[in-house]
Amino acid sequence: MTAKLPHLRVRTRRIDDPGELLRFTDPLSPTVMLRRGDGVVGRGCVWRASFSGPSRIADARAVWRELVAAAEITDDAQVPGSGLVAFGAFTFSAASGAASVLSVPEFVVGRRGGVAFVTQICLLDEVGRADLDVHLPEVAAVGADASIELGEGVMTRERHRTAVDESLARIAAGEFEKVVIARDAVGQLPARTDRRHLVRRLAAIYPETWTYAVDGLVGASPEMLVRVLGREVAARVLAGTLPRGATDAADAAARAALAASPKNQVEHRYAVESALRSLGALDSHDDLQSGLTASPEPFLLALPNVWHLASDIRGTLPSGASILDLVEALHPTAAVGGTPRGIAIAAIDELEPFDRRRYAGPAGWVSSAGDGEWVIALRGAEIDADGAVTAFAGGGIVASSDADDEWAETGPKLAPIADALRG
Ligand SMILES: C=C(O[C@H]1C=CC=C(C(=O)O)[C@@H]1O)C(=O)O
Repeated sequence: MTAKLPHLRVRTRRIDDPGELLRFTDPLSPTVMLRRGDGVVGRGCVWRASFSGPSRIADARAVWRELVAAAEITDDAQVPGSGLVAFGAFTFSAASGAASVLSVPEFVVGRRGGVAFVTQICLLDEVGRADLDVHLPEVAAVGADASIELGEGVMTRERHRTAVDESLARIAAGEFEKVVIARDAVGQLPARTDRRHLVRRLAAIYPETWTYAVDGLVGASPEMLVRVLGREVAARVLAGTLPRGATDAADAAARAALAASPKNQVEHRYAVESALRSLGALDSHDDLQSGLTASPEPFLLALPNVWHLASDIRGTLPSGASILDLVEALHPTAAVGGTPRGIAIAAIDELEPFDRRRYAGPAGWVSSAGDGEWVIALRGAEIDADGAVTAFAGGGIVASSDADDEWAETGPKLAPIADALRG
């Protein structure tokens, strides 16, 4: 593998605040991980690799380690996201026909804690001995916006009902305790649409979420699979949902109903337990397990479309581990897979009539310093180069679930991407 990997020259320098970061990314293929205006965006591509199968995350981790070891890095900013950075998106299923990717942009523009920076990356062979004159990428002119509607995908309401009922039968038979069943919605965006419009709308309407765009996968995820800043590990687990109410009274009632719902509390507990188990298993003797804490009770997270039960997990990165070790250990949590994990994933592959591709998989960035932020790719869509859109939304099925309620829950979960596509 080493022979084929390039030697990269990387230069990061601090810059005056450049304003909206999104402007600097590619209009047709934006690369973005932003929350409340801070984060990183990429432009161009100096290196890209794709991975597949059960070892896709482990393979990416091994390649990344080699790429970093061979790179020459000068980082004058020293904040999360500076230095060498790769963006990535991994498929939900090991059996997916879609590519899991890791790519290094030519430029990364970022802002964190009031410090703004630009990183320029090139192949060492191409620059020779000359020093890089690090500059901001040009802002591409604003391109066409579009307004499209999403329509029914292959998972029709009837097929969804059948899949949920079959899941309930298998839960009753003791095959598994929880499984997440999703549905798809499809549309067609004009190929030349400037996709920054879409990302901007997602960020404006859902400021509490992480707006992501990696290799055509775009959305606004409220769920942080795992973040490592320095040696601090953080994750936000969500599971348990009710749509927001139309009036203040209805909304307060929805909030109270979610907090008191045994069905949603059970669904949430499976997700938290699976995350704690995965992180704990990674560390047999080090400091992660001893320092691992989760919210004692889930809290109520308000998004414009839904209420969620949420728990935050905190820990310390075990020595020798990288964020991609944590991503591999955690994916998929029971918030998007089920319990027990292996049986639930097999059931998803069998009961859903589509390939989830990167929906519900990890999407994010990793830096040479070991920092990174990986969300679960929810509330979004795969948008192909020709503009074909496939959006997905799912819900956790436990013994007390109801097929009509589960279908109703997918509507508000599709709303972020559906509304952003409507313009
Ligand atoms: C699977 C999705 O959401 C997950 C995250 C939060 C709440 C969920 C739920 O209540 O079912 C899901 O576990 C989705 O948005 O497609």
